[in-house]
Amino acid sequence: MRSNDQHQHPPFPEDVPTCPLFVIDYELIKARDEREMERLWDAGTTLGFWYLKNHGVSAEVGEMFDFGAETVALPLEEKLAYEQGDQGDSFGYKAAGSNVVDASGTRDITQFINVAADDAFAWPDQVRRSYPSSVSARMTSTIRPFVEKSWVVNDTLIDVFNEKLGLKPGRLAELHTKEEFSGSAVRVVYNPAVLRTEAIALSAHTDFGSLSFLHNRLGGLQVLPPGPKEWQYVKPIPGHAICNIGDALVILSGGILRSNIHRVVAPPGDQAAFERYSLVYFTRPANTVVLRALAEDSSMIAEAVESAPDPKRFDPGATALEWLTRRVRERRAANQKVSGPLVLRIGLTDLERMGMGRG
Ligand SMILES: O=C(O)CCC(=O)C(=O)O
Ligand SMILES: [Fe+2]
Repeated sequence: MRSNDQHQHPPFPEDVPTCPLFVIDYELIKARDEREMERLWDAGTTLGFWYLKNHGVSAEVGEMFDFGAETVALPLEEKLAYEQGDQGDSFGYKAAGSNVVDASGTRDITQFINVAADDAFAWPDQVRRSYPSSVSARMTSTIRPFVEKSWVVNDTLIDVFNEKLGLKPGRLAELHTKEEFSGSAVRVVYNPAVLRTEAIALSAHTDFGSLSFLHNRLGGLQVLPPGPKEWQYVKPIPGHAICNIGDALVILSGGILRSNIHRVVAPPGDQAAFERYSLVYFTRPANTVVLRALAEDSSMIAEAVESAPDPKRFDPGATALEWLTRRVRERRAANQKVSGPLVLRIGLTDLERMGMGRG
């Protein structure tokens, strides 16, 4: 069954564990409302996930879902010609079965298409890579407008964190400059409607970059809140994006900002009968940015690093590009070691250590 028309699927069930999130009003953030900025800070430093309303991108989001369906409908042969491959490239098409979802090596059934923000801006030049025909067909009308607006939304939110972290104006913006290539990208994720409720579509992870701007119509996204709690669904709310912080901002802020573990399972209840699309815009630091806590730029960050039990987490010795490449590469099934137990890393933590390796 098709799910691309948001009015054609059953409602999110009321009887599943659901995580309440702050609802942040983007209009108030743009107006620099003190109370709203404080609420955004609370969201970013506690769970690291929040809803964003009044973001002004809804029309483009609808078009992007159509673009996702058009891409999935292309002949497999065409899609495979643009596969990301096993070297850690994050742009292009990802075929079903090319990633593992658990420590037993189970293959995923998720497809996605990632388009580099750099390519959207440079179009019709292809500065990072080439794409299937659905991308060329939609770049000017759909993808570039979505990327441009999403870029501004995420930058505006990152700017609030910049101020609250005691950084000089524009410090985080400098690290996310358009002047240099980055891993920033838009992704449409697709899952067919064949999942058992407990099946994993996207395994437990934290996002690799700085800030993700996510649009869901069907349930299936779950977060594991801090503490020994169970996985909780994030309920999609029409017109509300879901924003979450990624590892790069955790490292740069010395752990003051949080990237929370999440995963995608089958949509709950009657929604499970539907195929699921989701859409994310990932803001990531420029490729050459060295990921290290900005302790010299902020006494708050310096103190956070000093009092952290494991300060080395905030100096992983990698640039943003190296970090992204490594994280993408280690998910690919082809790169799993054939002997010994698999350890699926979840960014700054790892799956086995959390006792979820065979979950
Ligand atoms: O599909 C979703 O709801 C979440 C996708 C996600 O977490 C990701 O692509 O990093
Ligand atoms: Fe994610």
